Amino acid sequence: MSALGRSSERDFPAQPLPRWQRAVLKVGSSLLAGFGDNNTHGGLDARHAAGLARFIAQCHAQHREVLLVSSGAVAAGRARVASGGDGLVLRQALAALGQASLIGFWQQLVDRPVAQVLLTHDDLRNRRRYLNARASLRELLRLGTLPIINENDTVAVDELKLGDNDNLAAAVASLVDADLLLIATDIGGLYSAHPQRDPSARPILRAERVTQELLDVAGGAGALGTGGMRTKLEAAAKAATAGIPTALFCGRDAAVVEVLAAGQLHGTLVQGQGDRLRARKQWLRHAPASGRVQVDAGAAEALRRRGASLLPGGVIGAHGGFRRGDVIEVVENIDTAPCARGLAQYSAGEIQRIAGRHSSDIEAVLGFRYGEAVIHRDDLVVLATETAE
Ligand SMILES: Nc1ncnc2c1ncn2[C@@H]1O[C@H](COP(=O)(O)OP(=O)(O)O)[C@@H](O)[C@H]1O
Ligand SMILES: N[C@@H](CCC(=O)OP(=O)(O)O)C(=O)O
Repeated sequence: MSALGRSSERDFPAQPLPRWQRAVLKVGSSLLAGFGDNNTHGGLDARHAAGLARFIAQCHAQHREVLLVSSGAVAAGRARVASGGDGLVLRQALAALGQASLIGFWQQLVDRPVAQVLLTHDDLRNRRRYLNARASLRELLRLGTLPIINENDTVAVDELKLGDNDNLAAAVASLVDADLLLIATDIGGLYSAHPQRDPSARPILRAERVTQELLDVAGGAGALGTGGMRTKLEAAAKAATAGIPTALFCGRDAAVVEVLAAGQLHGTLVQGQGDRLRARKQWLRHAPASGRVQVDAGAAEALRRRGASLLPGGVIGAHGGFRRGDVIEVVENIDTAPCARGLAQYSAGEIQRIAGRHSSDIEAVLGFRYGEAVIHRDDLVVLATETAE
């Protein structure tokens, strides 16, 4: 039974989770903030987080990738100075005070190194910062770490006032091309009315899309959270437009969390619209190109046959003054039709300098490195054969 006297398992019978390989898991303050008894360490309580950490470990054992968006910094900060106030500046200071405890808290629960990533919505609007965040997060996954993302509350004035980690989690899901957004909260899922106020509220198991009608039934936050069900639905709507489905479930219910890794959801599933990868590849196919890279036959073959990333070793040269993040064409001969298109991870000038070199030399040559590829395979569409995509 949940704290609200409703049973998530009974209200939300199991349904299959969509197949996924990379997911963003959002954990709200309502699951982490101390519950006013002796189990609290630095304002955070592991009783629900431990089950979620086990779920993450199960996912890793299944060779799946998870990124965690965790709230709880303000709650942890509050415990350190025992302040009951609630102004914006105080919350920003509390977030700074509590963020280190929040990361330390998760590190004690998970079996691999955790990495702290603080983002603002501004970072995701600025194309260069967006690409940097994306490259860092991918690299953190490649290194086998658990990235833990939170909003950079101390500098995000508007974001802390208006924003919430639900929307941030949707933005991160789309940033890293996740194929599932999981939102763990303190209630079984979406109900047809505010469940604490209306005893006739019915569980909503599935939504094909987030309609205005659904947004209208989703109310505000509980005692500890920010935004309530409304921001969760807004987040689901954002994820859906990127083709990513969202699962809302009760992270307080051990039985619900236990079966999640086996692909069973007791909660609300909001479907993604269309095929995420296809939409992205379709865009790459037609977006105006800012330049070209010429590659050798081996690289062209690797792109075509293996759907590989384009590494600098196979690049012969770069043409056109394109910048990092621009769409470029990949050609084998400078006068022939392109064999692929994709997003450049490096500018034309930078590619010219690393062309023909091994990826491990990038840092020595440029003095920095955005990743091992000139075009990452997720950002690449092969034009000659459909099968390699
Ligand atoms: N229609 C609804 N269905 C379910 N929960 C709702 C609904 N409307 C409002 N809520 C509230 O949303 C809360 C979850 O959001 P929130 O308090 O922000 O938690 P979190 O910290 O997990 O983000 C629930 O506990 C419930 O009080
Ligand atoms: N960034 C803030 C949390 C903001 C937020 O959205 O909270 P919640 O609704 O509990 O996910 C913190 O770490 O306390």
